[in-house]
Amino acid sequence: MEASPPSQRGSDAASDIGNDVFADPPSNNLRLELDPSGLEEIIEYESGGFHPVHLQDVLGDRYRVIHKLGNGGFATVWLARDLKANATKYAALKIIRADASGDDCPELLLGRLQDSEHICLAVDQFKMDGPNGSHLCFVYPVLGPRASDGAFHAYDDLDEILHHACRSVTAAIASVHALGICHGDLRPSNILHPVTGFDGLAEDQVLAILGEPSRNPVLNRAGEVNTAPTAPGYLVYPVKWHTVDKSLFLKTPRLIDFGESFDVSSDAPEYPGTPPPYRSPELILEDAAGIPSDLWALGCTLFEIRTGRKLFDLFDDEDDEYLDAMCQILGKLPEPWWSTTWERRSVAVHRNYHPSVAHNARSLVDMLAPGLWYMNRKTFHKDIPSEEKPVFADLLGKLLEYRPEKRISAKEALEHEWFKM
Ligand SMILES: Nc1ncnc2c1ncn2[C@@H]1O[C@H](COP(=O)(O)OP(=O)(O)OP(=O)(O)O)[C@@H](O)[C@H]1O
Repeated sequence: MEASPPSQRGSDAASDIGNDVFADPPSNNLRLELDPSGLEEIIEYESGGFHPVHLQDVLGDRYRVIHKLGNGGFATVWLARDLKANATKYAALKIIRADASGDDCPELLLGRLQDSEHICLAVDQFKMDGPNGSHLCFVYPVLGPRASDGAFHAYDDLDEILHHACRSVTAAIASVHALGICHGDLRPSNILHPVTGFDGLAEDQVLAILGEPSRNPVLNRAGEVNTAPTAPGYLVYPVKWHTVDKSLFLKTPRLIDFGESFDVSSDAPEYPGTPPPYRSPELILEDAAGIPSDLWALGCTLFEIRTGRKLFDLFDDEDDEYLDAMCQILGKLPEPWWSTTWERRSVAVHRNYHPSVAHNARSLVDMLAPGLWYMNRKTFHKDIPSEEKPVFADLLGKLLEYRPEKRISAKEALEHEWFKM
């Protein structure tokens, strides 16, 4: 799920200080002492928001929290030891915000999916009451780095690994579609490689592998560590997977985050949460989420896994720039979209002259020309074989058809020649 604007519901700091026009934006009067990068927003710890968690808390009478795995707009995710398992076992605990924990929580749709090596299904769930409300908690297998993080870049068979990852994602989305479910938020950050080897280890051994969790103190207005029950005394930085032994990661990634999913026979969400680089034209222009918009996102996702780069990588991440970038690479939009977007399509400004950027690209083959680049930490580059480029571009083009009804299904995509190379 993409972060929604729940912080707008925060207690109003302006009312604390009268009619001061320079009042702070809505706030719960808390702040972080250290760098907030990679952490959930502190404003989300209030009634209806996140459940405050501290390391070593035991949740659901069963799960002891030992590290943080991540956070999103709707949940925080924790590594926990299952205290009731016969042997030492670990799980990922996804704690949903209180105001998203109703019976209509999309994550509950997971019950309809079959167990599969491509999809990460909850193994247990429970409800938990806390100072900010009642929270749904889903218990998942523990997964590791994102499929586009370059975890396997040093491997000789990297091309095959990426091919295999693309096949797994396509198979995952095909099985979701076969049940009449639209995922609604398909993108590389929701595709994770499983991590193995923790079960049977003591907690300190697991932490020796992952690194001790780092804390960022939560301070109140007086600059003291927060003790109010609605927020924790510190936030925890998530595990840094790039520091972990890569031999623990499995090569078949799994699809996560069904928080934007919906049954296609019912109404699609009013505000689909897919972020701009993965939004299909009908999603941008008509808010029309559905299986075809998943297929568009699949095209963008396969490109990103195979190349380490975003297909549409825009400076401002705005729909108008995105529409322009789309037209440059995929050609003119069909009518009426071409005429109705004439004025709003703003020309994307490329400020980056790095060799990983396909300047003046006018086709998907052009976009593949710079090859594979990972740049999040150490720069890594590898060419994509020239015989592969037109075949891959053909598959992408079939998923990135402007007209939703012309896109090939995920099942058909699996039969494409690129998956046989
Ligand atoms: N089973 C898991 N194992 C390990 N890490 C996980 C697992 N599930 C989620 N995470 C981590 O937690 C992050 C947030 O999870 P998720 O995307 O499911 O939550 P969300 O609130 O719906 O997020 P978003 O708003 O980003 O869509 C993920 O990006 C990932 O890094």
